[in-house]
Amino acid sequence: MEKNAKIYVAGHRGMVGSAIYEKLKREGYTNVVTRTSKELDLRNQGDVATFFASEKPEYVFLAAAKVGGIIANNTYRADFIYENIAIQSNIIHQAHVNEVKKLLFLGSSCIYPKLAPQPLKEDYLLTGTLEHTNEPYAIAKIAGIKMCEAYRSQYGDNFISVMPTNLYGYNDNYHPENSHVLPALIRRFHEAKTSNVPEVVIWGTGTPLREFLFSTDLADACVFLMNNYDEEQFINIGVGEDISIKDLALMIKKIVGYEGELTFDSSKPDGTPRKLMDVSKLHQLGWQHRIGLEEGIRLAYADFIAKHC
Ligand SMILES: NC(=O)C1=CN([C@@H]2O[C@H](COP(=O)(O)OP(=O)(O)OC[C@H]3O[C@@H](n4cnc5c(N)ncnc54)[C@H](OP(=O)(O)O)[C@@H]3O)[C@@H](O)[C@H]2O)C=CC1
Ligand SMILES: C[C@H]1O[C@H](OP(=O)(O)OP(=O)(O)OC[C@H]2O[C@@H](n3cnc4c(=O)[nH]c(N)nc43)[C@H](O)[C@@H]2O)[C@@H](O)[C@@H](O)C1=O
Repeated sequence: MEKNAKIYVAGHRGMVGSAIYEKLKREGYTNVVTRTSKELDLRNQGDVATFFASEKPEYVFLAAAKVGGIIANNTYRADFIYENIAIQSNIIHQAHVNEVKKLLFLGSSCIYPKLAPQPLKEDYLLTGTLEHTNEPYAIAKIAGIKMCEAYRSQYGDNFISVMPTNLYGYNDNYHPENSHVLPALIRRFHEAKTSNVPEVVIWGTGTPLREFLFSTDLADACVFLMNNYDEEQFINIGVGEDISIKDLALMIKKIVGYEGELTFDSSKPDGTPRKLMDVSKLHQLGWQHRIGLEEGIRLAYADFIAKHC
């Protein structure tokens, strides 16, 4: 990307979009275009067409989506499949019509089969049954990958897809039910500490394994791949190490300084037993993450205190 190129960051107020936006500004990109969902509802085909025709962006980071944790995905199943397919179809198609030079689509590690071998290699896509709790979201994300591949194959469009592992960081969603595990537990331990609650409930059995990447590292990888990767094959983004939900909870408890007990609510879903990314392709291209989990949780906790307390 040239420093004065017109770059559209869709979803620039979200956790990922805001990190990409800040990274572009820091790197000296001077012409970044944004719209809030109030200004432009990306589900609306006509409005997206009008926006692309008038703004004519040259590069697009597609970080706008309906996003949430395991309960949100399982509860709002229709919204997750409809909104995501609508947003991504409108943007990808208009990027083609308006001759965008390059588009980066953000998928998710939930595209892989529930019981795929670990670590998850890119070619395990569509080799088995998906996890039920997030199947509608995963199907939408798989449709996004396949759209990028199809537009490349039929029209030669340079549309790439990246599959991030579970993310956390600045501007995360701290909703008590609809958020992902890491922000949910930061909030729950913090509130238990400040209100002297004797125990904190962790959903599920605590045994599932997850991998976590900090938002600014993800943004760094996205800008790196926008500048250095032009292939059809989508690419995993992660750290290559995982941790059980129980150990994650113990780490957050220590960082927050909560001294009560943990209990596990096995009436809540565990989801996929393990999601560990194979990041060898990304490492071969020369990109590695910088922020470790403990450091990242400290940064996220400070951001939570600054914005929500
Ligand atoms: N969070 C995670 O753990 C992971 C996220 N990802 C992917 O990264 C991407 C970004 O996720 P994340 O930053 O966490 O999500 P957020 O919920 O933090 O942000 C999503 C953004 O999308 C925008 N948006 C949603 N609906 C619409 C709409 N109808 N019209 C216009 N804009 C809309 C919102 O805009 P506004 O603020 O203006 O309302 C919001 O800023 C998604 O594709 C997600 O699937 C992948 C793996 C893990
Ligand atoms: C990014 C990814 O995110 C989702 O999939 P998930 O990995 O299952 O994400 P999660 O963060 O919600 O849960 C991880 C694990 O943690 C346990 N857990 C404990 N206590 C809480 C808790 O308080 N909140 C939440 N949310 N989970 C909790 C929970 O039971 C589960 O075992 C999908 O949106 C999917 O589509 C997707 O892409």
